[in-house]
Amino acid sequence: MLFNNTYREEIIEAVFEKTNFCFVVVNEQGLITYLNKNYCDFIEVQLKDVLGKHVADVIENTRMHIVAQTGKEEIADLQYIKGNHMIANRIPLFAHGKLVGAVGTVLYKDTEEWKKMNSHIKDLLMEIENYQKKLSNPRGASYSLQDVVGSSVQINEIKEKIKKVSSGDASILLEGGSGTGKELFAHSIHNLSERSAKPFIKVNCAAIPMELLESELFGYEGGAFTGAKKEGKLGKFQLADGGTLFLDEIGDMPINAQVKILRALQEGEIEVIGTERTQKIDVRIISATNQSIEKLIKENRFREDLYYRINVISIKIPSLKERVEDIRVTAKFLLDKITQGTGKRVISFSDSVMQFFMHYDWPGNVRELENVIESAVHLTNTEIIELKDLPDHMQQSLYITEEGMGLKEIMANAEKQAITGAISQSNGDKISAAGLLGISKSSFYEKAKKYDL
Ligand SMILES: Nc1ncnc2c1ncn2[C@@H]1O[C@H](COP(=O)(O)OP(=O)(O)OP(=O)(O)O)[C@@H](O)[C@H]1O
Repeated sequence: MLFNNTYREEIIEAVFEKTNFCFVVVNEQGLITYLNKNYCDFIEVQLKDVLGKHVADVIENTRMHIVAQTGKEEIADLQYIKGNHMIANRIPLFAHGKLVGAVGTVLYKDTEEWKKMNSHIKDLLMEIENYQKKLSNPRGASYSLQDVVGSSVQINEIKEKIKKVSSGDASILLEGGSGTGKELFAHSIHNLSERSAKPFIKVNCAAIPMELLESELFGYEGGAFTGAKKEGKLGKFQLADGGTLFLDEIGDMPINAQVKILRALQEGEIEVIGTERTQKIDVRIISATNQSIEKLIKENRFREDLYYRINVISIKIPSLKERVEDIRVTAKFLLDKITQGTGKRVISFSDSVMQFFMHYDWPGNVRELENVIESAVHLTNTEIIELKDLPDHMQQSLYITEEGMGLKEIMANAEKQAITGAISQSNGDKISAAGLLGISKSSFYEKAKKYDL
């Protein structure tokens, strides 16, 4: 016995209710038998509403029910609750040698102090990730062909082509819609080439103001123009010397800069702004575009001679919609990548979400898929991403794309969405939500229970 019997009650009361900790106790079935006031306040529930409920229905990302089954304690596990990383301990409860449940604590609740510490941890994690990237590739091309997910015929053909053309200095033009992976492929080409130990420098031609583009590309001597740095500045061509220059969104390159780039490619030399001098430069050019350059040529917005220079080898990247067979594996890959970054435990997608993914148009391609999954990971309260976790703008497309599901399932999904929508419109007031839907209170409660809402 650790303390005097006389104060047992008081000590238990002080530890469970007066400290800053959150406590939860579950029985062997994972049903909540106790939740202290701190925890109730933190997750915004009333004790009377959650007693006897399954812990996974009440606490985000909990594993209490698992510990109550396995009997294996879990100490200092990072648990993501209410947008924060918490440190959770889960200890199995034995009585007379029999496993009867588990006790859990969350070491920090959402105090200002923890918020600061939490954001500090996030910053540190990001910093570590940055250093790791730099260490694995000091020159800036962090992806290689192994990072390209997909085994469709189109992706395999691109991978094969890249293996063939990476070595050598031929200019490559990557054409494809936004978010299809053009930059990823550009990195892969550089990493497979003899230039891999040299710099990979990216220029986003659409993001640099026209008047700065030339000095960004070719650099300038000190005092070359008003506002120029005293010591001058190296241009991207010089920075990429010996390596690869990636000209992203090349269709947005102004005509006067196009003339100079053409000269740099033809002569292998550049003219630094503010000097008469030329400088020898050895760079391989990879360009990317999501516009049709041929159309830009017809509109006199792109020089035909430059087009032939940059388009010695052309690689067309298909949209995600054109390679539906890659969607499942890409979604799973992205989910793992995102959960590793957030620390939140989300393991897969419901069948209807996967069905939806297969039928959706994906105008923003893999980047859009990545953003949708990231937002769903933040919104979901369970380990499985459900239709309701997808962003609002997608909810409208759901009905059209659910072919392949039985009518019953489609109707159930529609009903669940309508109820979720009504609850959120009425700010959680279930009686007015029932009113909005034009159904009785009891029928509303019955349906809400059916869908676990
Ligand atoms: N096949 C793929 N496998 C894995 N990840 C991919 C794939 N294609 C794209 N991605 C990921 O999708 C995101 C967008 O890709 P990327 O930036 O390369 O596209 P992009 O075509 O260059 O886009 P934009 O034209 O808008 O610049 C990145 O996070 C990238 O890693």
